[in-house]
Amino acid sequence: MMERFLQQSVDAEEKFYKYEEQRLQIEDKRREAEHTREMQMLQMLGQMLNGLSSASQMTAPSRSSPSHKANLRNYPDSLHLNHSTFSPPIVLERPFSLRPTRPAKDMENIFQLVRNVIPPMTSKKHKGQDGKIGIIGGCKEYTGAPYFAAITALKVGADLSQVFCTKDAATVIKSYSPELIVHPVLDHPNAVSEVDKWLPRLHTLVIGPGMGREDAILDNAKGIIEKAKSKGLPIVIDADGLWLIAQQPSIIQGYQRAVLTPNFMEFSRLYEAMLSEPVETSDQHGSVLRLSQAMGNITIIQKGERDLISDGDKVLVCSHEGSSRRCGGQGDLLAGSLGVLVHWALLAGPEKINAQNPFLVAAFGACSLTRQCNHQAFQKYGRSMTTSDMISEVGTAFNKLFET
Ligand SMILES: NC(=O)C1=CN([C@@H]2O[C@H](COP(=O)(O)OP(=O)(O)OC[C@H]3O[C@@H](n4cnc5c(N)ncnc54)[C@H](OP(=O)(O)O)[C@@H]3O)[C@@H](O)[C@H]2O)[C@@H](O)CC1
Ligand SMILES: Nc1ncnc2c1ncn2[C@@H]1O[C@H](COP(=O)(O)OP(=O)(O)OP(=O)(O)O)[C@@H](O)[C@H]1O
Repeated sequence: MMERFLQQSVDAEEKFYKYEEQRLQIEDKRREAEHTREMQMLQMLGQMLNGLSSASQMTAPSRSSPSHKANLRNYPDSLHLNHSTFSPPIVLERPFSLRPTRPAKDMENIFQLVRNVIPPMTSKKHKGQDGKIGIIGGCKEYTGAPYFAAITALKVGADLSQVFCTKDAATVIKSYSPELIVHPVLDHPNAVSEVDKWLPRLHTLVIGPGMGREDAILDNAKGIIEKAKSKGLPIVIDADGLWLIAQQPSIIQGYQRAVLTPNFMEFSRLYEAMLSEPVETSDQHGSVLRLSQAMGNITIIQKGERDLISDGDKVLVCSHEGSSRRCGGQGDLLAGSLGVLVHWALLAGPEKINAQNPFLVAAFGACSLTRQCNHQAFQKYGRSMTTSDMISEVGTAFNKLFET
């Protein structure tokens, strides 16, 4: 009797997944057709505008070329951001140039793009579809940072969050939360292959929170980045991951599926390593733009009083209201939320984000969310606010910004 029941359950489950696969194939085809239609319209629009204006820089988008179709991880076109072949439609670029002089409307435009990439919640989905995020970090000294990043990823809406840390840190991190999957492998002699086994099951890697700066661990992180790059995995690099990049920029230079999230100190280190001169503090926009270009158009978020985001082409400014409270761990919250939003922005495809750079859209979403959490928590706790208080606000902050 029990066996029959179990068999029936297995059959039902198989049927469900078969049905789900067919449904997803149909949905893929529909999106593909929609995308092609939109690209044709954009091309027509570009031609019309070219006819109307003598401005030679108004080029029609070239993103529908077949080379963009072959992608590494079954994301839509937006994954392949080779700036040498990608000429974004300047007509659509304006709403992205967030400068202090044109705030409100532009802000709304980019918020709308973030809203567009949020995946719908339906009963047809299975665990994992809304995001599986890996955090590389956590050592004896720093167990809070990887926890903050990993739990934020879950609270933003990822289904699974896995931490790859040193042996010392693992039990401590597990004891903070039963929601996290924790692998004590980062100081293992075979750390790179231990993590590599999991990479095909992850959507984004966040590298650095609480990782520490021991040579052996940094070597392992380097090996993990190489593996992730070879699989086309999106990578967010923060904290000690940025220390590593400042020593050896070539590890990530030119990999446009990465986002770097430096604070002021980390930015200065990277800038000096890449441009061999101190940061020009009177020209922050120019500095972030130049660093991104020097890194091969990788998206960079320079965190601070205003978060500056650049892919070497554009500079976005996120000055959403936060607070003057600067407790440690806010950057970890940003990195965890960014891990999820990057995956969603890539998954959504170019039509949902007006063919703009998905990494910019994700970065703007994560910065706004971090600042909104800060603002809400500060309203409640004032000076005693901590990053844990901000994490408790993720759900309501997310709804307020993106789902109302
Ligand atoms: N609970 C945990 O487990 C947490 C663990 N964390 C983990 O700690 C690790 C090291 O990260 P980190 O940020 O302390 O290192 P780094 O960037 O070298 O800064 C060193 C010094 O630079 C300065 N400084 C910093 N920002 C500045 C600014 N905006 N403007 C100006 N100066 C600035 C400041 O110097 P000070 O003012 O103290 O002289 C600061 O002390 C890393 O793994 C991280 O993930 C954190 O995530 C927090 C929560
Ligand atoms: N001066 C500031 N005014 C307002 N908000 C700020 C300021 N500095 C930082 N923030 C906010 O805090 C976020 C994290 O930036 P921060 O410089 O604290 O990162 P971090 O040092 O890497 O953090 P962590 O403590 O996690 O290592 C920024 O994205 C921004 O939202």
